[in-house]
Amino acid sequence: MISINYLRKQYKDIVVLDVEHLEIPKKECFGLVGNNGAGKTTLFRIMLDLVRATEGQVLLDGINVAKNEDWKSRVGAFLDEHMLLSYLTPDEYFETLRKIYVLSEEDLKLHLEKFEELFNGEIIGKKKYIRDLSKGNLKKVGIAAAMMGNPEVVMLDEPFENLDPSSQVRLKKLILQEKEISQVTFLISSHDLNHVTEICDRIVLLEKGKIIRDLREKSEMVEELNAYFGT
Ligand SMILES: Nc1ncnc2c1ncn2[C@@H]1O[C@H](COP(=O)(O)OP(=O)(O)OP(=O)(O)O)[C@@H](O)[C@H]1O
Repeated sequence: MISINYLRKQYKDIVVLDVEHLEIPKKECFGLVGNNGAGKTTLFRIMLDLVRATEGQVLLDGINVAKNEDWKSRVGAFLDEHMLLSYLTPDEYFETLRKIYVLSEEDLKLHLEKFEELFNGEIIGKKKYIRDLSKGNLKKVGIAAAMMGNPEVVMLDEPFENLDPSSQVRLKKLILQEKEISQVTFLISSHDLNHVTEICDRIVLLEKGKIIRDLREKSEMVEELNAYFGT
């Protein structure tokens, strides 16, 4: 379970995140939505200890992520391309991660097989550097990397952005499958209201850093979000 308590992030005198309390139980598919600048990425970055909060804490099963490293092997994330090693090919990158996560070659093969449909013959064995991949293919590499090593929690920032329509459908299927089989807790930020309401059990809406809705019913999610965004 992830617990967030009195979390505040301030840049100079501007408060960009102000979350009093948020609990994300295990196995939940948690969606995070909000307009540009609402604080979604900031929240994910603080949860991954990439940015330090001004006040408050994020606990993963009681572990304060800013004070202890033990959570790191249990969390996978892809926020942006800076998280990749762009001078490697995808094959080299996955092989590097395989060694870091101490997986067998067979484990890696099985993992990548799950992504075969999503990769659509464009990623593996192509000898193209990650830095030369299209934005969509780069995202696919990042998502596959985030799910490596059997993480309990996977955080994805805008996973559907830049994916072609068939890839978006394939990714949704993959997330739902993974959620069922591996019981992963997914945290997904997205501007795509249709996708996020379809796959998430719960959606939190951020406005100027504050949680203004916490939606759990599908019909309520669709209605409230369409009303809020005017879609
Ligand atoms: N290093 C920084 N210095 C100053 N302000 C920052 C910094 N990083 C983020 N911010 C501000 O924090 C606010 C929240 O940004 P964040 O990227 O978390 O929003 P977001 O909800 O992810 O937006 P988007 O949908 O556009 O990706 C924005 O106003 C942004 O300008």
